[in-house]
Amino acid sequence: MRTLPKKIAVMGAGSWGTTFAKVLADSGSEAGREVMVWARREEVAVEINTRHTNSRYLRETQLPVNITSSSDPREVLAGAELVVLAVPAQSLREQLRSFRDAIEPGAVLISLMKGLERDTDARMSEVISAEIDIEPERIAVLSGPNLAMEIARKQPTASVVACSDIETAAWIAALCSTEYFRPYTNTDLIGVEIGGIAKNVIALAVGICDGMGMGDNTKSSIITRGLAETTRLALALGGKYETLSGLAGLGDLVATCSSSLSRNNTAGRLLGQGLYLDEVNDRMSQTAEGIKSGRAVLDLATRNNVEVPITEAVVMVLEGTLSVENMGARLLGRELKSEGELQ
Ligand SMILES: NC(=O)c1ccc[n+]([C@@H]2O[C@H](COP(=O)([O-])OP(=O)(O)OC[C@H]3O[C@@H](n4cnc5c(N)ncnc54)[C@H](O)[C@@H]3O)[C@@H](O)[C@H]2O)c1
Ligand SMILES: O=P(O)(O)OC[C@H](O)CO
Repeated sequence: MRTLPKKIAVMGAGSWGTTFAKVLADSGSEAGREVMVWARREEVAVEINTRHTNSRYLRETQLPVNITSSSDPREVLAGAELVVLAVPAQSLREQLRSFRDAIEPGAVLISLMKGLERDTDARMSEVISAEIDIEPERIAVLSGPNLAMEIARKQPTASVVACSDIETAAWIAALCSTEYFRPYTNTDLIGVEIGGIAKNVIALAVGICDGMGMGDNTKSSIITRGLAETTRLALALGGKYETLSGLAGLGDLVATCSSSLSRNNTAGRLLGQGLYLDEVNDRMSQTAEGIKSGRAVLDLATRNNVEVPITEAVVMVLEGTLSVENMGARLLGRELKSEGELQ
């Protein structure tokens, strides 16, 4: 069993990176733990170190004293036994190439990201194992109903740490357990990752319904059938049914689809109100992974002969081949089938 680390590196100073750094710092404050955050921009590192910031988000997060920051990845990674990856999914591969020489031998890497890489359709854990010389037991994933702002405000939240090695998952869970954050362990990396990726696309669909003024029946139908197609995809890839009915599946889907804090839900709402994708992207200051990952989810499902009609409709809207007005007719006009069919 690993001992508790003195230093943890968090690579990415966006909403979730800084908030999860706070969780780790709060969890390890009595043990004298140092949490160091890598910020891509030097001015963000300075804002974190001085706590002088115009960012409402960073002010609300109230970073504990044992968090520091640097824009130099070598400084951040030196001596860190746990490396937390919290950059946009499409940038992970490139970032790992700039980090890898500085990652300590034996360090455990955990992905906080909920995206699929475009063109390769790779999950983040697959990108990590392709880019870093690392055993599967040192790759983990964190996912669940984890809207960063709520956690920054210390509102009670549960989550899932997944790793093929249950002891490593338990080690990480112990490192991020606080009075407001409760991590469960799981060995089903595939199910946990697919739940987190697919729910962003389903949240776009629910947001579209919201933007078009649809009611709760419509949104509940999308959420439930969205879970059905996510479960089909996860099972086809080797994930477990129970994972998708847990926090990283149903839990995250419900949180993301029902919250105005969700960037994916917000982006969908803007599409439903009639904005073009370019206009939506211009309005989003943070990462809405579903916009970039939707096509990859659809391609992955198609290659595995899995039907994902809601994802397909969202991708068509994103790519401009289906209007939001015609989305409902397309989904409701499909051949009737039994609810219990998983394939
Ligand atoms: N915010 C949340 O509530 C939340 C919760 C759970 C999971 N996540 C996931 O965590 C990941 C990160 O999300 P976030 O909310 O922290 O995003 P964000 O947009 O707030 O921040 C992303 C960070 O990555 C940095 N970055 C590094 N390389 C980059 C590049 N090439 N292009 C753009 N930015 C780059 C940015 O500077 C920024 O600090 C996403 O996959 C998201 O789905 C977010
Ligand atoms: O803001 P979103 O849509 O990226 O969702 C944030 C988290 O993934 C919710 O669990």
